[in-house]
This record gives sequence, C-alpha cells and structure tokens, in this order.
Amino acid sequence: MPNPETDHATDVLLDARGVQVHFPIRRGLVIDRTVGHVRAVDGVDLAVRRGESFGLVGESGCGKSTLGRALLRLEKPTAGTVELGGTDLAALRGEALRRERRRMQMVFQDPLSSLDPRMSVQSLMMEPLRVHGLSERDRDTFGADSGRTHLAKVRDMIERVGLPQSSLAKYPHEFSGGQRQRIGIARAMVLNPELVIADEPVSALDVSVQAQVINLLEDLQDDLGLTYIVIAHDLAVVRHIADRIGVMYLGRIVEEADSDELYAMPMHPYTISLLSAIPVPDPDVEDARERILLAGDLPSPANPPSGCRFHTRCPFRQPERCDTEDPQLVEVLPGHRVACHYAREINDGRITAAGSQVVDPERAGIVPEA
Ligand SMILES: Nc1ncnc2c1ncn2[C@@H]1O[C@H](COP(=O)(O)OP(=O)(O)OP(=O)(O)O)[C@@H](O)[C@H]1O
Repeated sequence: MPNPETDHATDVLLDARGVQVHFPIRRGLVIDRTVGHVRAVDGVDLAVRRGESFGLVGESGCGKSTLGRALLRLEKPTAGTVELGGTDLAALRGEALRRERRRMQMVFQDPLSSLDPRMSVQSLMMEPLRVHGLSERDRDTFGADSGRTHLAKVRDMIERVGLPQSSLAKYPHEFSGGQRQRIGIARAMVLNPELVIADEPVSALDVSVQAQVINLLEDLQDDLGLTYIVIAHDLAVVRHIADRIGVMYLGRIVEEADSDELYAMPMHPYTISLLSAIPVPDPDVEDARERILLAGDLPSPANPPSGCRFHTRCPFRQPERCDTEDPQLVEVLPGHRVACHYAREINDGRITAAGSQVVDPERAGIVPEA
C-alpha cells in the first residue's frame, strides 16, 4: 500500500523552508553603516518533487533570481534552510559543498555573458568535468575517469542538444543566440545534475527560437530524469514547461498550484491580474473579457507595505484587514495554496474587482503569448 506521507517525503528533491535573502543598504562616507535591508526574498517555502518542472513567475524585481541563486547556495540565505535530497546545504562547507553543488546546475538568461568568449566550446564543456569529475553513472557509461572519457561525455552531450560535433572546435561568438543557449544547456547538463535552475532561459531569444529551446529542455528532462525550476516573467513560457507554478510578489510566493489549475482558476488577485492581461487570440472572447488594471508600481522591497504586501495595488482590497494583517500561504484547495485573506470570496464572486479596466501588459510586467 502506498503511504502518501512517506512517499511525499522521499519524493521531494528540493525542500526549502523560510528562505530569506536580505541585502544590507549601506550609507556613509567615513563610517559605513547599514541603514536598512532590501528584502529580496522574504520567507519562501518551496518543495520541488523529483522529476517535476516548477515554474517561478513574477514581475521584474520580485526576487525570482535571488531565490534561484539562494536555492543553489550561490547566494547565502540570511535565514531558512535548503535541503537537497535530505542534505542541508547550509551545514556544508568546502569540499562537501562542492560535491553537492555538482548535483545542481544553473542555465542563465544570456548565454554569451555566462560563457568565456576566449574558450572553445570543447574547453567550456570540459571545464566543469575537470573541476568536478564524472559521475558514477557516467563512469559506467563512458569508462574510467580520464581526459578521453570526459571528451566522450562532452561529445554525447553536444549531440543531445542538437549541435554537430564540429561545434566543439568553435568559439561562442560563432553561434546564433539559440545555438549559444544550447551550448549553455549542454554545459549545465554535462555534470549529470539532478536539479537544474533555468533563469529566464529563453527571454533573450527570438520568439521563433524560444519554443525550440523549451522543447529541448523538455526532451532532456525526459531523457536524463531531471528536475527543473524554470524562472520567467512570461507566463506563457512557464505554462508550457511547468507542472506546477509559484507566483512571486515582493519576495514571497503568493500562489502555488498545478499549472493547469492556476491558469483555469487563479485565486490570488495578483495572479488574476497577470492572467487577465494576456490577450486571447479570438477577438470575440478578447472583447468580452474583463481586464484588471494593476494600480501603481511595484513597491520597494526595502520598505514593503504593511499587512498584505499586495494591498497597495490590489483591485479586490478590503480595508482594515488587508492593510494590517499579513496573509499566510495556505492550502485553499488540494495542492493549491494562496496568500490572500479573501481568496474564497473572490473565487466565488462575493468580492469583485474595483474599477476593472484595460491593462497595459508591459506595465504589468508580462509578455503576451506570441
Ligand atoms: N546584490 C544585491 N544587492 C542589493 N540588492 C539586490 C542585489 N541583488 C538583487 N537585489 C535587489 O533585490 C530585488 C530582487 O532582485 P532579483 O534580481 O532577484 O529580482 P527578479 O525578480 O529576478 O528580477 P529580474 O527579472 O529583473 O532579474 C531587487 O529589488 C534588486 O534590486
């Protein structure tokens, strides 16, 4: 008999609890003093299951990249714990941390800036193998750990990302943006990681190339048994690849649900606003749709609003409670968590949006589906 409690526990690859990253704001010419903190990530709980794709979305500045970096320990969290397969990363130092790091890799937005232009593709891909060595699994496939077997692994991976072997002798500037991203992906995958965090992996690419790269990520996930966290400001990109989605606002996750459910039934006013701004291709549906305008700009993460941090822009805001009481992320439906005092009332229409208007998608921080 399956036991849902223990099965869930062993199924979770990445388990983050109460993660905070606060950057000090320093002032003073003579004496350097800390005058405040940018609360880039401000208490995030996140459990990502083995083999799943978790999408992290939100507008620019909400803390997505900082959270991704904190999960990989590229940024030291100021509070909270991050466990990978049951190992607490914060407790590790030196060689032990380096060994664990190999299990997690990052794919960056701009492949050119993350690749050394003076290194050939072969050298770029051999470098992580030289630093970390082959995994046990690779050694079984490619033989003992040596330069020759490293090269066999590199050749295998360049083929898997759809580039010819001749690419290995070339340099990053000789490739198109899409090809460079394939190289960035091959480089991340060559270490056989378990978890890959892709930070805006296609936002620097032409729309025509975006789908190819997303498809490649999906194929590699199936072939290599990977777990993904895909970070994007574009809901359309995340929808395609993610099984589950977390929506971030000012350093917190405000809604989390299975991808299909989130799109069909968004419950947090921020998610509702973001989704209402995506144009629908059918003009009849498009004209009849209610659009919700997000008032104002993203508040400063150095000084987040009191109560619910979304209340200053929320079209469903109820005075008093929303202004003063900080809502927790709670399970409103099975597997669907929302940080809003009035999620149920909004969902069943008892509370409606004040002043629904046409929204400017660019201002809302989202890019419409092509
Ligand atoms: N090293 C740092 N020092 C101080 N503040 C920082 C630092 N890194 C990020 N921030 C601030 O933290 C907040 C979150 O930044 P982050 O880059 O994580 O957001 P994001 O959602 O990934 O946005 P974008 O998509 O624009 O990268 C921003 O206000 C940013 O200015």
